[in-house]
Amino acid sequence: MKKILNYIDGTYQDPTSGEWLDNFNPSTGNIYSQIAKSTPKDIEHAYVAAKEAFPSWSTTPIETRSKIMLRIADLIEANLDRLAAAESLDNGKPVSLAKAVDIPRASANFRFFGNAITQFASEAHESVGRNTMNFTLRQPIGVVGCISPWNLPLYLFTWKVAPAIAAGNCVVAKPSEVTPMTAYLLGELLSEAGLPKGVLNIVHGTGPEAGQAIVAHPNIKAISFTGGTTTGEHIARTAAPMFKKLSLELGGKNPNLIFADCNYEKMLSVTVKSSFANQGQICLCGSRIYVEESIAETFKKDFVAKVSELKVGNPSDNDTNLGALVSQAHMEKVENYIEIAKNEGGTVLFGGNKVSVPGHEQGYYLQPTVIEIDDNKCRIQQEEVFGPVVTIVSFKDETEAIQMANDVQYGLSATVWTQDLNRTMRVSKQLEAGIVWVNTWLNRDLRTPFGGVKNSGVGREGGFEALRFFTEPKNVCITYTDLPNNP
Ligand SMILES: NC(=O)C1=CN([C@@H]2O[C@H](COP(=O)(O)OP(=O)(O)OC[C@H]3O[C@@H](n4cnc5c(N)ncnc54)[C@H](O)[C@@H]3O)[C@@H](O)[C@H]2O)C=CC1
Ligand SMILES: O=C(O)/C=C/C=C(\O)C(=O)O
Repeated sequence: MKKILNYIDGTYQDPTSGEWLDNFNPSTGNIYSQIAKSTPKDIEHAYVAAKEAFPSWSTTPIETRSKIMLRIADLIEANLDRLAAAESLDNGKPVSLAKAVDIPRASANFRFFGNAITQFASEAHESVGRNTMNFTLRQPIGVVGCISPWNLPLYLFTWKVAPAIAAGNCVVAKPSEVTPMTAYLLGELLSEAGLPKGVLNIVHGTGPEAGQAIVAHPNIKAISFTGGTTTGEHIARTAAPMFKKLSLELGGKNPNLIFADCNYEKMLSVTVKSSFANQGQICLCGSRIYVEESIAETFKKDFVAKVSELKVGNPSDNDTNLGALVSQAHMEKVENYIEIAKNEGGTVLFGGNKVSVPGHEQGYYLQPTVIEIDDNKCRIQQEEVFGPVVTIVSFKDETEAIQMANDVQYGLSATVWTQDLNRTMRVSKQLEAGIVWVNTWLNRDLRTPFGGVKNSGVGREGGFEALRFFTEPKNVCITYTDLPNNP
């Protein structure tokens, strides 16, 4: 059976424990590969490789770093079909989605930060009248840790490691043990692109063992993490006493506010996507729909009609809209939330059941599920489900819509549908979210700050924000003396 090895110091290696984890294919429920079960010993090996690579990599000219990163981007593109098939097999998502979104974005992440680093600049402050000049160095931190989740495996893994290495750091990175395959395959491409050994080390294993060893390592000075809020809290507790830099991109319970004056047809088709893309397993999915009373009945009917057209099926079929959920445990969690919602008085307008896909009967398939609810305080409105489940609540006016949208512990993203510019401004300013999309969703420009407020995390990724995170500012203050006769 295929083995997923660690990539340390530029070579593939077995875990020192000699132990392996099973890797499941979510579309069939079968075990199809074995994952290195790394321990703190492997993390230490990766750390040492990174530490040794750091003096050379951090002083490698920016143009050279950039060229290598652009080569990695090209190689990901050249391997699009192979990587997309691997991502789909590992995660359960449709191959078509991996081909259109996940793998192109992984390539774009390297290309973007390979270019961005050539434009990154620091500041100078002249203390006028005091013969003093300050300039700020932006120095790489050293060895940093990147930990990524299973929902957008290569997409989010590269979103972290690309800015880290662009800025001159060396990295110990761990992809999710649920979806390690494409990060494993990336190792080959890093070597082929000429990335010096030790610059990016990819270690596999469980969160509590391998992930925890990265976070707890006293000399790994910054951690960039994307995943669940509970894990984020735990990471913050471990890292705080060591004063590590932390970027935490955590869960969301994102509102989708639909006003009666919106472009209805566009709103309808984008809302189907924002509810169910990637089986609803994107932290940015609009899992809480709030619709203005005057159009609520029409919206419910039209939305359910569109959702009922979505095909749940074999991820390899071109016409599949929703593939399998990532794991049996996750599917059970989502099913449990559907039951909770029913017990809380929710009405299932569509879905709610497992789907048996012919030839893949043991796979983890669920119908896209639409639930109408009127209590904004109940669990289905407050907790992150992270699956193909969306709720609908109606509102009477703008004030009530904003109040309900903000009445959760999360604050990642929000979507607003309206053609009124004044309302756009009022609502965007009041929403408690790191990202507001107006008349669009998941419309990404990689230069923009990306992250959340409240329990959705701390820090921002993207653009120069990410390069600032992965560097330490050091101010150098110089005074000079005037010649005696100068004024
Ligand atoms: N992007 C997001 O917002 C994501 C949210 N989630 C949410 O989190 C819930 C739980 O999913 P999980 O797979 O358990 O996510 P998780 O947060 O446990 O896993 C994310 C990553 O963190 C690692 N990890 C886990 N424990 C760790 C620790 N103590 N120290 C360091 N690293 C650790 C994992 O190995 C994985 O690489 C999901 O049901 C969903 O609600 C999950 C994945 C992504
Ligand atoms: O950077 C993006 O475009 C999307 C990021 C999505 C997540 O972080 C997530 O789903 O966890």
